[in-house]
Amino acid sequence: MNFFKYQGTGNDFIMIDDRDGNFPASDQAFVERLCHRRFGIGADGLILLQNDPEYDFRMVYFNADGAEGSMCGNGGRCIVRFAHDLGLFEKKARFIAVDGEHVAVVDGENISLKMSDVSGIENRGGLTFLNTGSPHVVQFVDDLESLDVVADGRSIRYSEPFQPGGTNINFAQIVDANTLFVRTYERGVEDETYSCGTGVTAVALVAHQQLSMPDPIHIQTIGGNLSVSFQYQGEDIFESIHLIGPAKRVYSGSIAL
Ligand SMILES: N[C@H](CCC[C@H](N)C(=O)O)C(=O)O
Repeated sequence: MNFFKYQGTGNDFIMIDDRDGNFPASDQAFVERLCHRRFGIGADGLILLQNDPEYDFRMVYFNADGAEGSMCGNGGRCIVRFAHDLGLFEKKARFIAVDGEHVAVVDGENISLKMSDVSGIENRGGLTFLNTGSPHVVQFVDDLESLDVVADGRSIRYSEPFQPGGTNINFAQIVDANTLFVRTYERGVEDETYSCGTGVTAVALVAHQQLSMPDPIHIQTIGGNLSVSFQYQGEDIFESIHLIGPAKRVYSGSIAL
């Protein structure tokens, strides 16, 4: 079985052309093994590109633990690059993912991905929580560099208000009037990743609502820079949300496991 490896701001994915539908998607242990950084290829997640009669393609995303996950923003940008590399569309793609329809545009090295509309930013157990396709807590901190993201993230991820599904946790520090630095603990990977697309989207929306930060908002992550643009409709409703940044093929190979 052939595979490709893609990364978007350091969030890395095994990408499989599954247009024939032969990948054993229900074999969670197999997906987990492929994503393992010692015994497998190594990745934050695995993504299948499948056929869909009404769209350019279908995206099926699995976390590194092998379970099918909710939406992945960086993975969404990577699969758009993959579909473009396969010649499935020229400039604008329309695809279906677990949270519904997405459109995306390729612009040189950047992919602009339209995210699902967001309604509702909650206070859950004293923490700011919202769903941008995946569930996210957003916390602003003063010294992000020295924060223990794994320890602090993990204690929130397994805490009572977010049971049973758990949540991803984003820590953000203000850099300037429209720039933030963000680090994310990702559930399903159960570690800090270099960048999380739905996570930085969540941070940008909260920064607008709570700190009046103007759109577009620029986000620095360990793996590179992203921008988030949106239209705020009032009452915690955000539309026309776009996640913009690079996504690249890293290598291709064949699976011997
Ligand atoms: N890295 C992904 C998020 C994956 C979400 C996943 N960790 C979960 O909620 O289970 C992103 O770029 O949006």
